[in-house]
This record gives sequence, structure tokens and C-alpha cells, in this order.
Amino acid sequence: MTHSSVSASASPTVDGGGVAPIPYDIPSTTVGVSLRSVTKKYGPVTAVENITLDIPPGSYCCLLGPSGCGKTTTMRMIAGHEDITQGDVYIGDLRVNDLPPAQRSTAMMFQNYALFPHKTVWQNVEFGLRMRDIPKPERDQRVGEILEIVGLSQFASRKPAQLSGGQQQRVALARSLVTRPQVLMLDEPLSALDENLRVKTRGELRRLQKQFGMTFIQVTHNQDEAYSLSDMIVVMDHGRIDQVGTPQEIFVKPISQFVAKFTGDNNIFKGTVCRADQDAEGYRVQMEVPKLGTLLCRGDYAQVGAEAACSVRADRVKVEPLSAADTSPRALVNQVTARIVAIEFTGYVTRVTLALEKTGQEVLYKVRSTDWVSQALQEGQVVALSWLADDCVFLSH
Ligand SMILES: Nc1ncnc2c1ncn2[C@@H]1O[C@H](COP(=O)(O)OP(=O)(O)OP(=O)(O)O)[C@@H](O)[C@H]1O
Repeated sequence: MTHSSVSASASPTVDGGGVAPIPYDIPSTTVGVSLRSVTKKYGPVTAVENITLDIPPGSYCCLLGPSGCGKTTTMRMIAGHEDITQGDVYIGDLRVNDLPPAQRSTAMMFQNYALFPHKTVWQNVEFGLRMRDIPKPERDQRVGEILEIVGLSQFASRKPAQLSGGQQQRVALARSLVTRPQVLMLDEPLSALDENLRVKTRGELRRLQKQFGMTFIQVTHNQDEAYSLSDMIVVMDHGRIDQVGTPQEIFVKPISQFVAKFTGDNNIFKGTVCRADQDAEGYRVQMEVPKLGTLLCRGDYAQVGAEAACSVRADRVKVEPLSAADTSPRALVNQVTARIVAIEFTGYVTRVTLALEKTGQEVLYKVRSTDWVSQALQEGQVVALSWLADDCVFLSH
């Protein structure tokens, strides 16, 4: 799983548009990470349960899930800061279960950056190289280069307290990268930043990861962050992996109620599979939803009689006045009446909450604000709510 990485002469840009190759050969290699049936127990608590996962070399992987689902424990086992109760961890082709962190070619960037407050930016970045007894001329060269890449050369003699949150974050990143790890792990690296800076900094992180071509593994509980950064998202729940996929796959095709709830504004309907017909694109599934009737959705596999659910994204539902709704039998599939209970203008998008007339279940509708205004619908109004079977995703559990 090893491949050679970058070495080029173009100048790096931190603020520029394109992704410039880094000007020297760090890291010389990058590798992937594999977990094989990995379990971690703390006494009676199972923090991570039987996880198998392959993170390809050079990818940006986010471990996404709610607090306590086992993300940090998983990352710490890869980095060697936590013993593995069962299973194997490989970095590249090397089984690392028994290797101390310093011998794993990994680096970890912590949530609070863990910078030395009394050392300058330069000294903070240089620290790891000193610990490795790298001679001074090489230290100077490597620290100088990495500070240039992260755009901090002019701040080299400042102390961390004299920097903004985003700049401190970049010092921490430079300090992790300067040791030339093959895999970089980042524990909620953006959580200390305010919203604007978070968005800007995540763009920088992604750009640097591409520049270096190095495997990044990041822990986050923020789905926007995972969507914007990742090549690969691993959604975790209660110590297990629920779904692995690209951001688009997770967004468009969640496989479980948990993923659908956690990763987006999805409307979920629970019921029983009453019919499943296979065609070229998978399964066309009919679900019987108590008090609501039959809904049609799409899935990769469904078993008749199984209790399951289906989900439709808030931006894929259609809302229209009852008088305008098509009442032909075909159009009545996935069409229900609902009352508008709340309208929330959030700028570009308006979020509309509706209560289904038959069940009272609340459903979210997200619409471009300009479109909403032209629809001229009011709170309290009863409307027709519908969605296409192709936009409705079958959730097996
Ligand atoms: N040292 C420990 N001793 C006992 N239980 C632990 C220990 N560390 C973690 N746990 C438990 O293991 C589970 C997973 O914790 P972990 O920190 O990996 O979750 P997380 O998804 O990273 O959460 P967060 O987003 O809050 O950091 C939790 O139930 C936690 O309480």
C-alpha cells in the first residue's frame, strides 16, 4: 500500500487557487491504514466493536459520529496511544499492534493544538525534530520550508498567544507535518475556531492534504466538515461502523436510520416491507406505514415482511396548494396532506416544518427562499406534500 509522493519545483501557495505541489520531497511515501476486526474494551465498556476498515493511501478519511461512538478511540489505536483489545491494525503493510507511537510513522494533531506557550512558533515546530536528533542545518531547512507552506514564515518568532486561533491551528499542523509522517491524524482540528474561520481553515486543510498527497484521518462530529473534507466518510454508532462511503454516497444513499438522521435533514418513515420487485437498478420497495398507507421507495435489497424504514431528503419533497395537486392515481403515490406548522427563513434557504394530517409526524421541507416566497403559502395552511419514489431511500435498519 505504499506509493511515492510529491517532488516538484513549483512554489507552494496557501492562499492561491490551484494546488501547487510541495517544493521538496516530504513525505517521500504515504501509506494506507487497515483495521481487521478491531475491538477496544475499557473494563466492561466496549468502546469499539469488531471494526474492519481499509483507508486507501493518500485519502482524506473522516470518522464521523456522535459523542461517545468510538471515533477517538479508533484513531488513538491507529496512532498507538491506546492498546488494542482484539484484532490487528496495519499501517501500510506493517502490523503495528505492538509498536510504540514513535515507530508508526504517524503524527497526531490534537484538538487544543497542545502548543508550548513559552516557545516561539519556530521552536514549537522544531521541537519534534530536536527530539529525533536531526542536525541543526536540516532542522532549519525543514522548519523554514514547512512554515512557508502553511503561510506562517513571518510569524516564526511569535509566541502562540500572539497568534489567532487559525494561525495556532496552522502551527500545530506544521508541527505535525515537519516530522514527515506517513499518516496524519487530526482530532477535531477545527472545533476551537469560529464559524467563518472554520470554513476557511477546512479549505486550507484539504488543500494541504492534496499538496502532500498524504493519508489524513480526522475525527469529527460535524457532518458539514466531513462532507467538505473527505474522500471517504466512516459513520460510527455505538462503537461500530454503520456506513462507509464518499460524501455523495452518504448524503444521497444513507443505509440506516441512524445515518439518515445523523448526516442530513432526512424525513424518515417507519413501516413494514409489503412488496419488493427487483429491476435493473435494484429493488422497488413498497412499505406499509401505519396510519399513513403505502409508500414507494428504492433500495439495494429488501425482504418482504421485514420491519424497516425509508427516508426522503428535505430538499427532495414537494409542497403545493391542495388545489394545484395532481390527483391522478399515479400522482397519489407518496403524496400526503400536511399542515404547515413553522416557517424559518435562514437566508438562501427557508426551512418549513409540516405536520402530516394522518399521523401528526413532522416533516421538514427545505426550499430556496426566493422559490418559497413565490409559492405564497402560509403557516396553518393544509397542503399536498409529495416526493418521488426514486428520491425515497430504503433503510434496512
Ligand atoms: N479511558 C477510558 N475508560 C473508560 N471508558 C472510556 C475511556 N475512553 C473512552 N471511553 C468510553 O468509550 C466510548 C467511546 O469513547 P470515544 O472517546 O472513542 O468516543 P468519541 O466518539 O470520540 O466521542 P467524542 O466525540 O465525545 O470525543 C465512550 O463510551 C467513552 O465513555
